[in-house]
Amino acid sequence: MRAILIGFGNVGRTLAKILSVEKHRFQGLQDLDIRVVGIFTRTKGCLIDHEGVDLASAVETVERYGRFIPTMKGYCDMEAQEAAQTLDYDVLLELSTLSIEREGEPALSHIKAALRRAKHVVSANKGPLAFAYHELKRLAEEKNVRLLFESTVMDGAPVFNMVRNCLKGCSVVEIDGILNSTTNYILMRMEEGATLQDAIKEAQEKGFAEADPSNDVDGWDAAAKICVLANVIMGAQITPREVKRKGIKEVTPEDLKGARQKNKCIKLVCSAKKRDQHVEATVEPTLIDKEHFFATVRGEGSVVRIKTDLMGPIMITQEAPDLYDTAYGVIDDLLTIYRKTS
Ligand SMILES: NC(=O)C1=CN([C@@H]2O[C@H](COP(=O)(O)OP(=O)(O)OC[C@H]3O[C@@H](n4cnc5c(N)ncnc54)[C@H](OP(=O)(O)O)[C@@H]3O)[C@@H](O)[C@H]2O)C=CC1
Ligand SMILES: N[C@@H](CC=O)C(=O)O
Repeated sequence: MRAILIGFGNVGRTLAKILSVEKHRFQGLQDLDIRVVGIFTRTKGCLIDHEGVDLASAVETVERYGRFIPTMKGYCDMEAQEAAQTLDYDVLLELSTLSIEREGEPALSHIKAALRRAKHVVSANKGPLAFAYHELKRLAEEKNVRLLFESTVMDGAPVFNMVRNCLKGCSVVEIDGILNSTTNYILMRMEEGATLQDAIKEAQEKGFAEADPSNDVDGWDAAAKICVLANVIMGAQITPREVKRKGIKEVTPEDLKGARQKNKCIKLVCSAKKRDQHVEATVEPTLIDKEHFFATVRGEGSVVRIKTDLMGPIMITQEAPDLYDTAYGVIDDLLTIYRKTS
């Protein structure tokens, strides 16, 4: 299977390491035969090699020089959009930056270009799914290709896979959870005495903050995730702009201390509920009892609770995820396509 990678940041490089130098460590990946024929970035250059880009060297070079260098095999200058429209490949991996202001663009156009050419798509980028899921789904169905995006919400934890494969007879009526690692981590570190700015810096160093961390702090990443969930598993038609959203900027150390004195804590909770014919979604800092399960989700952990008409509620939780979990979500989708499973 020939793949092109759009984006070679934290997620792209971790994926590349797993598929190259670290592959021998993972028994379940031994049959996965993926040839990456192109890697595209915004400012670090791009590599095209129809025989397969040397992934180990691509990672090492970016980590050493901060970009690809002209002496590398396949070094070139091509925009991701042109690559999606013209290169020979089987699956496009969309791993570029979340964009709210541009409503998922340019990643949305990369995905549309691939689907129109009947190429499979795997996206870790939630923007295009949050803003245009139904259009993309129709396009994928028309072209008889897969559009998969497990890592858009809770990295590799099986949220979409679980609903698709295990809740076939159920209608989802409500979802809630803690879906943004960065803000959950910041709130924990502020409780421990760190400043907002120091906690953001730590989240950036750990690799889970967005390229623009205000997308985390202001609740946009969480809003995008609740939209992807609501649109995909509840059949909603909402975008992040319609989510009633409040970030954590106004949460003070005093608020956190006051909550603790009442045996509570503050979490950025996302929810989506069916109301007659539509779905209402919110993201807001919420006071939670220490006995509530959500209060036990510490640091960069996440949780989602899914209520259905017939079965449930079901909770999926993720403890201390890292970039391997996100890369795993992409790999799981690749395996679904590669092995032609559901
Ligand atoms: N990090 C995480 O824990 C998780 C991330 N995600 C999502 O995965 C995606 C990638 O995240 P992450 O790797 O951390 O992000 P980074 O900011 O580390 O990397 C983003 C990459 O996308 C590239 N890029 C941006 N715009 C374009 C463009 N127009 N054309 C080509 N390349 C482009 C950047 O290039 P350049 O460096 O040149 O700017 C960079 O290589 C994001 O959408 C994020 O929301 C999902 C789950 C978890
Ligand atoms: N910035 C996001 C990364 C994953 O989507 C987060 O903090 O959860």
